[in-house]
Amino acid sequence: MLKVPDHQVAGHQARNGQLGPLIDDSGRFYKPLQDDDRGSKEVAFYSSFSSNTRVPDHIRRLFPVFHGTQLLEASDGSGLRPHLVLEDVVSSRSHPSVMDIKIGSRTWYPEASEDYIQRCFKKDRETSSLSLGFRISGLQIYGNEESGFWKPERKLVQNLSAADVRVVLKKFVSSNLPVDPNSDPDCSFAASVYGGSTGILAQLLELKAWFEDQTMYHLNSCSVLLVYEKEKVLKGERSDAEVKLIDFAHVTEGKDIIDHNFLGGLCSLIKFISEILTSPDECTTKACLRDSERDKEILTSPDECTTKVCLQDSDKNTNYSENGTIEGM
Ligand SMILES: O=P(O)(O)O[C@@H]1[C@@H](OP(=O)(O)O)[C@H](OP(=O)(O)O)[C@H](O)[C@H](OP(=O)(O)O)[C@H]1OP(=O)(O)O
Ligand SMILES: Nc1ncnc2c1ncn2[C@@H]1O[C@H](COP(=O)(O)OP(=O)(O)O)[C@@H](O)[C@H]1O
Repeated sequence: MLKVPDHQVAGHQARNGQLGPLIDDSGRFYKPLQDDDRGSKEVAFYSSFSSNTRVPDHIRRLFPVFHGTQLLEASDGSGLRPHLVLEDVVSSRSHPSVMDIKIGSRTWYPEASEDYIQRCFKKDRETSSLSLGFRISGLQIYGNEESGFWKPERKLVQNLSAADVRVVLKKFVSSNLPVDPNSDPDCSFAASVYGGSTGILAQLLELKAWFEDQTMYHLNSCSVLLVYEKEKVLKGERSDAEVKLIDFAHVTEGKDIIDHNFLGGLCSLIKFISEILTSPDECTTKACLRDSERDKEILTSPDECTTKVCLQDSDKNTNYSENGTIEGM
């Protein structure tokens, strides 16, 4: 029985009669091929990658397992459509905290159409992509049974400044947010989720080492998905935090050239995460400075307060929706 994924945080969604991915109970994620060449490009990438003997095992495990394609009833009711059959990377978790981070200061690439390049260029400029080399595309953080998931609106997430991004990366590993929106993120899960020999930083560093070397693929507009289960961390079990690369609709051939765009963005993300691990207090200070700047903005031009982030971070006007999720940030 196919259903709409509960824990999808970005991308096209199979809700309200739209075309989007589906999952089943056996741990598979079915991503519909889009009509233009994006779908066939992604199939071509997965086919090449999964049979490429030059990819080391420790790198292969950072990608979802590929099980070929399958014709399925599309979620938009348009009939049978080929779908990529992938490992559902969150299926083994009941309350996964998930973050989708699109890597690269540019999501466009020279081989794309002029229209696509212009759209990407605009988004890259308007988000943190250009300034940081990556942008957060979507996220959800599990609080507790009462508060449920904190899943900020997509457009809100994409308007984050560099300072906001740092705060969100801290919130992702904090025990007191979103449960207690009045306190600064405590980063109490940072060591077990980001740190350690098997944590997220270690996995990102493995990926970086490979990208310093590999010239086979250029992963344009691709994301890293960060996933962990809070309950496991609370029990003090070994971190099950995972990094998975996803979205290969715009991969191009590497042609013996290093993927500088991906590598640069990855290094920037690594720096942010390393800083949270080594000096979490310093980040808080910067965030507080940012908050007071924003407070001034709200006081002087409340109607122009473009992001709810500032409201939540400073005035704690977080809205709890009926289903327990927190609206806004
Ligand atoms: O259609 P939109 O505006 O939701 O844009 C999609 C993007 O959403 P976002 O910019 O995050 O709002 C979406 O980004 P995310 O995966 O959500 O990060 C993709 O870039 C998607 O393009 P493609 O399927 O990778 O070719 C984008 O789809 P296309 O615009 O290329 O159809
Ligand atoms: N293999 C997977 N397993 C579980 N969730 C996934 C998987 N691939 C993607 N997702 C979820 O779907 C979202 C969108 O995926 P993506 O491949 O970027 O789609 P799109 O091409 O529509 O942007 C991701 O942010 C993530 O939440």
